[in-house]
Amino acid sequence: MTIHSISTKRATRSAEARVAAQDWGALVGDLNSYGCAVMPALLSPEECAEIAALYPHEEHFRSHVVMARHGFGKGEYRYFRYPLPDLIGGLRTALYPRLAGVANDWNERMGVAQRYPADHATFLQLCHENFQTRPTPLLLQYGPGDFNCLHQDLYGDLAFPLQVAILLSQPGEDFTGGEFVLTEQRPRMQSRAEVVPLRRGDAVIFAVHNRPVQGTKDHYRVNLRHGVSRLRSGKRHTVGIIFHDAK
Ligand SMILES: O=C(O)CCC(=O)C(=O)O
Ligand SMILES: [Fe+2]
Repeated sequence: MTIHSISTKRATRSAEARVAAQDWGALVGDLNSYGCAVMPALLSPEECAEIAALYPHEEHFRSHVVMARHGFGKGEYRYFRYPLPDLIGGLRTALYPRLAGVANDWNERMGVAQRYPADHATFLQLCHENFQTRPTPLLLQYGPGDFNCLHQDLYGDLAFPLQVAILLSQPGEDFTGGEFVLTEQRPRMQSRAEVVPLRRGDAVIFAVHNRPVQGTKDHYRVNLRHGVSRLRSGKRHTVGIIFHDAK
């Protein structure tokens, strides 16, 4: 078998097919109940290793952020350049239509006027008209003692309300600690924390900033932040897929 036919065969498990194979009823249920949901085994261990191995190769990236320099935490990340690696670009395109339905439903329940088009290309056009033209998908790298402070990935006025992070390293083998965490600030109430258990290749879908919660009378709006707890040992890589582009 030639190298070409191997990669063609691998490409047949397309982003579209692996997104379609997820249990969307359960995912949407979890997003509505908790503001996050896990897609198990979205990437194979080999694919995780291949993406993590891109990190030192600067030609794939438009910028490099050392988190400690900005007070964002400790660790580093790089934003991909366009064109994105096939698998990451493919997942961004394939995931978007599933999530746009949730996003539009959330906005309706929160009384927010913005509606999102059904396909990602049309949404990116809106971003570009709004002068948000720079790609936001990123590759993150953490070592011992590193962490990612609670934050929201907003890069301009136009923001798609859901995003995805894929864990590329194996907890307990490649690293310890380094849990993905979410906090949810409820109006006039104490905050709720959620730790999302992930294995290598799993992806978490989560709310970028706001989501509706069903109250006793109507819906109220909660404010979410996400981050990563301190790595106790080892090395951890993740890829983040944000659907809006940046100013
Ligand atoms: O490393 C992580 O799990 C979180 C990365 C992150 O903040 C993101 O993808 O937006
Ligand atoms: Fe983030």
